[in-house]
Amino acid sequence: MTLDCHHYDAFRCRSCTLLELPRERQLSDKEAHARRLVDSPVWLPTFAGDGAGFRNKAKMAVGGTAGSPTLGILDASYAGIDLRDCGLHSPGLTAALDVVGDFIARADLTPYDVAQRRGELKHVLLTESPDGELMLRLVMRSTATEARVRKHLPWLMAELPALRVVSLNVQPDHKAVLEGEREIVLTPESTLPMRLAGIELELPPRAFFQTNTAVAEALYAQAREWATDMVDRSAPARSGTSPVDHFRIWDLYCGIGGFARALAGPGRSVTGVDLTPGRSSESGRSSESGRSSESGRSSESGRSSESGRSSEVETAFVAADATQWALAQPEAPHLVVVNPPRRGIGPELAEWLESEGVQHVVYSSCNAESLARDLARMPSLRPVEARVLDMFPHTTHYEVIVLLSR
Ligand SMILES: C[S@@+](CC[C@H](N)C(=O)[O-])C[C@H]1O[C@@H](n2cnc3c(N)ncnc32)[C@H](O)[C@@H]1O
Repeated sequence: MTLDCHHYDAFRCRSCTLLELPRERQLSDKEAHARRLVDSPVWLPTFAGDGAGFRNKAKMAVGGTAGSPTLGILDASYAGIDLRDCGLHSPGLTAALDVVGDFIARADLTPYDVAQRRGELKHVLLTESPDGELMLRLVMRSTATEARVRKHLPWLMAELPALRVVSLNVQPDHKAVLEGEREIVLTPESTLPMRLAGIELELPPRAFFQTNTAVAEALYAQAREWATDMVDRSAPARSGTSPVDHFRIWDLYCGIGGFARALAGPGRSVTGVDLTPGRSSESGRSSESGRSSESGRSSESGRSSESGRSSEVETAFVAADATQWALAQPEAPHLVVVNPPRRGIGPELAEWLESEGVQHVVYSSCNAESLARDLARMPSLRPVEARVLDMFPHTTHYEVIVLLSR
C-alpha cells in the first residue's frame, strides 16, 4: 500500500523518493540491499511498522509572514511551502502544528527570510512522546523576540495542554543548519519523558531520539533478546570467576540511553557513552535522568532478587568520544553495542574491537554501506543474525541491526 500525498502529486514536496513504490516492494528492496552488503547466515523477518503517521518529530522550516506563516520546507527561491498535514507525522504532531502556527501569528514572530537575511524564526521542531506529551523548540536567529515568546507562552500552554517543554534555540549563522548550540528552556520542565515498551527515557531538547517510536521499540527489544540469550549462556562459565559476577555491556553512541536501559538487568553492568551531554539548558529544572553531565559520569545501581548470580543492576553514563573512551579502558566487556551516526564507527574502534577479544558486538546502523566497511575491519567477529527495520518508510533509508560473535 502506498501513502496518498497531495503535496507529492503537486510536486510541492518530493522528499519521500519511494512514494510511488508499493510498501512491500520498498521493504524487499531494502532487505536485498542489506543482504548484498552484510553476509549474515540468518536474516530475521524485516520489521515494517506503519507506513503513515509514524514520525514522532516534525522538523519544519518556517516561511511566509508572521501573520500567515508556512511550516514545512522552502522551495528553490526560499519561499515557504506549508506541509502541516504531512502524512508521515503522528496525528498529535499534525494537530499541534496548527496551534503553533496560530502562536507564531499571535506572538508576531517574523519568519527568517533566507534571501533577504532578515527575520527571526527559522525552524519549528516539535516532538511527541509515546504518551502524547509535546516538546516545542523554536529555532531563532537571535534572542530579540524572547520576551514576546514568553509573554504569549501562557496562551500556548492553555491551547496545547500536552505541551511539557518549550525552548528557544539560537542559531545566529546564515547557513543551512537546523539548530544552534544555545538552548533557552522556557518551561519548568526541561526534558520530555519517553516511555517505551519496558523502558523509560528522558529526552532533553538537543539530544538525539530515533524518529520512529515503534521501530525504536523493536530495535531495543531485538538487542535485549540477543543480550538475554548471551547472559543465560555465559552464566555457568562466569560463575565463581569473580566475587561480583557481572556481565559487562557497553552502549557506545548511546544518545539518551535506549539500548543501555533495554539491556540493563540483574547481574549485568551497563555503561553508556555519548559525545553530546544529555542536558544543555540554560534554565529550567535540572532533573537527574541517568544521562551523563558535562563533568563526566553519572551512575545508578539497584538490587533485585534473582538467585544463582549477582543481583546488582548497574547503569552508568559517560560523556566522551566513544573511540577514545573505549581505547582507554583497562578491560574489554562481554558485549559492546554500537549505534553510530551515518559515518559508522570508523577504523580505530573497529580495529580495537577486532584485536581486544570482545566476544559479542551488536551493531545497529542507519547506513549499511558504512556498516559493511566497519565489518570488513573486524573479520573475527562474524554475523550471526541480522534484521532490517524500516525506520524511514518511503525513502531508501533503513536501520539494520546485526549480532556479531567471535
Ligand atoms: C544514531 S544516534 C544513536 C543514539 C542512541 N543509540 C539511540 O538509540 O537513541 C548516534 C549518537 O552518536 C552520538 N555521537 C556522535 N559522535 C560521537 C562520538 N564521536 N562519540 C560518542 N558519541 C557520538 C550522537 O550524539 C548521537 O547521540
